[in-house]
Amino acid sequence: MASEDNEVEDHRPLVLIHSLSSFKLPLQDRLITHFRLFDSLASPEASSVRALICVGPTPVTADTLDHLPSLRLVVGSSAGLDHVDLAECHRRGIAVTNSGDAYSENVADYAVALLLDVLRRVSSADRFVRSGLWPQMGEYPLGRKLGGKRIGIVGLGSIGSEVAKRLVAFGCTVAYNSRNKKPSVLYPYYANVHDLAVNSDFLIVCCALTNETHHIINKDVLTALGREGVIINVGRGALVDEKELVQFLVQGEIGGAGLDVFENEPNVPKELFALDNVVLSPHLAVLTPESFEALNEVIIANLKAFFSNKPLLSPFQQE
Ligand SMILES: O=CC(=O)O
Repeated sequence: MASEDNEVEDHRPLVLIHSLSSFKLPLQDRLITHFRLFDSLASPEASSVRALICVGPTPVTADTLDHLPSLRLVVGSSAGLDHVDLAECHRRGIAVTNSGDAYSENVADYAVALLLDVLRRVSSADRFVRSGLWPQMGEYPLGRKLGGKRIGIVGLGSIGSEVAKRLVAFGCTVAYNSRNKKPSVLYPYYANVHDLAVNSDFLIVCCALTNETHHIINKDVLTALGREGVIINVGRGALVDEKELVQFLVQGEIGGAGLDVFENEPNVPKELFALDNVVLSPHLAVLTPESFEALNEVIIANLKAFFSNKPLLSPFQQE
């Protein structure tokens, strides 16, 4: 429809891109076909905007929300939403969505890659060859087989379920811990992580970080996992008591670790650098061009559903 001065009216809904300068939303340019974007809490549109895209770990606090009195939807671009004040959103009647299934297969692949790397010493063997030690030392220390081992999955959501599928295909058995037992899931359930650790060879941590799950992997859990145990963390650094984990690794009281996340990123405890049974990675398990494509679809689907009063595609759920 044309307005009086012959300009075409813009019917695209208004959406705020909420982002720290260091984070850019992948494929953001594609959103402008559907939405009118702006990116400052200080701009005049802030008072009327109803939906916000929260890019990466950009905090959404009560203070952020105070700038946005009409806000009714926060669309997270990440799987974990520990940077969003979920209680405050809930209190203000603001719905929150996350990346849904967009990243799950990528993260699960990466978790398995880290586990295989720790067990078979792939990164460490690569360093051995590159540093010219092969001709001098000959044999390289043996790794361990993955198949046949007992895997404990902490958080059987969309990522944890993909991890389980993959490890069953490797011939492992799977058990899990999550907030509640899932009636449709046949894997054994443990109501606490300690008992899961007692009954597992390796733990894969992929739950959301909340007040309840902060340091869910503590000294007792690490002790229960034991000297041959391996821990993989693709969730959030603070799910693991990092100081304890470092102590356990340095003293050989646990068999190894594969870590994509840390308590104080991008700072990694220096003690870990010398350990060949530890594989370190800079928080990139979710990142592939394919996951960006999938994320873009999830974001658009959530926003379109919201603006047409339909059910949201991926309302955030804690596992
Ligand atoms: O860590 C990445 C995410 O939560 O998406």
